[in-house]
Amino acid sequence: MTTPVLRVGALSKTFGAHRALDGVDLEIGAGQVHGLLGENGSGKSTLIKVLTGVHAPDPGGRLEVHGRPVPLPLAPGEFRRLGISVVHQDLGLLPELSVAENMRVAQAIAARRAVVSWRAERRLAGRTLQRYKVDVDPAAPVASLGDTERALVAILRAVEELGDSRALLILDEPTVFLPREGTDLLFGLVRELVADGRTGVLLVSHDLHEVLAHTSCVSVLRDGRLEATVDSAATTPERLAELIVGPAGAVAPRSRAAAAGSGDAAGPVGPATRSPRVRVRDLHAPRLHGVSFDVGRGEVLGLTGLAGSGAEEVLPLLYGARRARGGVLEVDGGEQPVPSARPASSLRRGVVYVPADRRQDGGVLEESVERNVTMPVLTELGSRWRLRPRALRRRAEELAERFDVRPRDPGAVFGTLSGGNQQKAVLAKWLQVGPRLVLLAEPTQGVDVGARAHIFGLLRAVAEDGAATVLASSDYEQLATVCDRVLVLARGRVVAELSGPELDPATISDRVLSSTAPLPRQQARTPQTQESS
Ligand SMILES: Nc1ncnc2c1ncn2[C@@H]1O[C@H](COP(=O)(O)OP(=O)(O)OP(=O)(O)O)[C@@H](O)[C@H]1O
Repeated sequence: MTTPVLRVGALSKTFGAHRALDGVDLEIGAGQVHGLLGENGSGKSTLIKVLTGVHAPDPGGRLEVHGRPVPLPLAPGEFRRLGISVVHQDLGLLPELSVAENMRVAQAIAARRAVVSWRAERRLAGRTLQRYKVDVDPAAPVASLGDTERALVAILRAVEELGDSRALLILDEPTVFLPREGTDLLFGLVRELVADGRTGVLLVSHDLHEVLAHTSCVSVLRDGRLEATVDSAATTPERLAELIVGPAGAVAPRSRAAAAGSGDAAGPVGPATRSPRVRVRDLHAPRLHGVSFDVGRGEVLGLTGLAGSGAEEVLPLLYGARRARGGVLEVDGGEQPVPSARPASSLRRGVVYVPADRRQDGGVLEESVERNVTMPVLTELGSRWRLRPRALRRRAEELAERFDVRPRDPGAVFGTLSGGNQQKAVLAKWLQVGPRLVLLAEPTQGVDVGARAHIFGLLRAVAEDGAATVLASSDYEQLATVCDRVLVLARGRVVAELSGPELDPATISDRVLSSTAPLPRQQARTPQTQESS
């Protein structure tokens, strides 16, 4: 057998009393795409942080790169010299710099030359783009690129950083912001990369189908321990789900129809024939051209579309986090022009918004979980002049329990929570206020398979309490599982409405992919959804 590009042995990492990694042994072969799965908080990011020198592991851990032992902890930046590089979910590109500058800046700095020849650097970047058949202009500013092109550039920048020692490229949930076709391009690039037979890829993801489709083997972490490493071709999503959450809690990904049949908590919220609680009329913004829809009491309405369709714009506009040009939002009969919406006035009207980017918009990283989750109810649980610390702590504990936020320590600093647990805490923060209209963007992005089902159950409970919910997502399976109706947007307009038997992931995907083709006007209109241009 060939020497693995990377091997770790007996790797542990303890934070205070908590063991985030517990004696992990892992091998990644040359030419291999190796999946890494695990529940939120199971230790995946901690492993990456040890491999990139952010965290010093506990004594006794071993690391080998291309068969050579490397002493731990790694010095700052040493991982790059070893031929390890990482693409994080947020991609870490500088939008105001060009593609070439982004791709070559690390090498330019490392070369310690007094003057950097950007012309030469651009040529090198262009060569790499060409070699991997990525059709992007090296001189273009990253800000001008679409999501898929940005992800491809981020991967190629990481490839440049691998240098000659080329060992391991770590992809940490790189596809969560990508449409389907972008994901295919990305994995095409990954296959090209490992075809050199000298590089391995570690792919971290919560998408079991994606992992099985694009890896040769998968390792699963549970509570910091390596649960198993399995051959991707010989396993199923159900088996992986079981390895991730354990046999008792396993929830295989399933469609809405299947869930409805079984009465599963992840099933549909209810029939779509409800009196409208919310009306949106003629919403206009630079990329939206007259979007209108109703949402019933207890209804979950999905919004989806390709990147740039406008589906991702609707929620922040309705909430007032971004400025609309026109439109009216009616909640329980009370009308408000959308351009005058502001977050504070939205909250007073019972409108809450859970954004997709929880790190940027969802919570205060330096504050405790308790501070974060009790923010919207400070006055309710105290008085104007006096906070009631015990009531706040009790509320935070209740929310952590109900929303399964781990660790169950309200005093924990929000930024130290794993990504998925941050997401659950942000949901807890907003869903506790008894909202009338819930605006949710990608609510299960970055959460594990068990937590995903748990969140679906919570959404159902909120809907059963009578809230109207609008869920913007590009996760078709999620839309099919949770929504009563789904609207497809293209070029800033609603072009289709799906309900009943059409609510399955394949049909939604078809409609979204065909949405770029011009539609006859009648087809673009639906009984409950009108558009005006
Ligand atoms: N700096 C830190 N201080 C204290 N605890 C931490 C710190 N970083 C991580 N942890 C804890 O270590 C555990 C593992 O977290 P980690 O971020 O590695 O999980 P993960 O598998 O990446 O989860 P996710 O899928 O949600 O991103 C969690 O319980 C987390 O709260």
